[in-house]
Amino acid sequence: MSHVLLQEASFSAETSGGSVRIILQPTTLELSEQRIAVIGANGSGKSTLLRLLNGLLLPSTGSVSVDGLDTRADGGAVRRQVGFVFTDPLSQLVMPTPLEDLELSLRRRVKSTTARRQEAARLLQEYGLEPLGGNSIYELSGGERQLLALATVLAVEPTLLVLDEPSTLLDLRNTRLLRSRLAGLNQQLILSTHDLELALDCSRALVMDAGQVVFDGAAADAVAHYRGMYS
Ligand SMILES: Nc1ncnc2c1ncn2[C@@H]1O[C@H](COP(=O)(O)OP(=O)(O)OP(=O)(O)O)[C@@H](O)[C@H]1O
Repeated sequence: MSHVLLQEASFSAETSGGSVRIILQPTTLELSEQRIAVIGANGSGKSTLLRLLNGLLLPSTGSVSVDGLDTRADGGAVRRQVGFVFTDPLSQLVMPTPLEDLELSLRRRVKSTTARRQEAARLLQEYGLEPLGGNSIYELSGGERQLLALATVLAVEPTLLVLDEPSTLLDLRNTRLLRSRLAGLNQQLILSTHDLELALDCSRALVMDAGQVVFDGAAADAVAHYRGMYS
């Protein structure tokens, strides 16, 4: 299990008006449970928190580390360990077709090109994407792309998987597929979601509001707290 540590980590950005806005208030957290959800209103800072975990964003103050590797000093090593699934799959699908994208993800792990193609085809089948393997990425639906993005990140076998709203584009059937895939993974998983059922699959959940973690506890308690904020 990975051990993620935020020590007084904050994130600020300059707004288009030229002023500095604190998007994540100084936050200290230890994240070592196997399934952790981050919930909260639009714009509350969930994606910003997640992006700090693999060094996509560096903290403006404080520090973030994964298994003792600092995201600022050891960014490359952190990114090899932490897989990140974006809300918008087109941010991470870089090859023309699903098959080639999976092969790209497998290149470190599977050295033979024949074995790599076979493994990529097996993964396509596992995610129900087999008939689309040779199609253009742009011909896939949003949900198909989201599943493919998950498959490509998992193909790298990260020790920690961070998912930013992984079910936003999925229909009921594929949301169930996603939930069962995630439930079967050995990796530690940290995800942000507006799907409270997905949050309830986790053992711990953080509730964010206006750039702060305002509740941290068992998922059922966190969901109740979040619902209470808007009742
Ligand atoms: N680089 C940036 N510069 C200025 N403002 C930013 C920047 N990044 C994020 N923000 C703002 O910070 C706030 C938090 O954004 P963030 O994407 O972390 O929220 P979120 O909780 O993931 O929202 P959602 O549920 O809508 O995806 C938003 O109001 C956003 O507009």
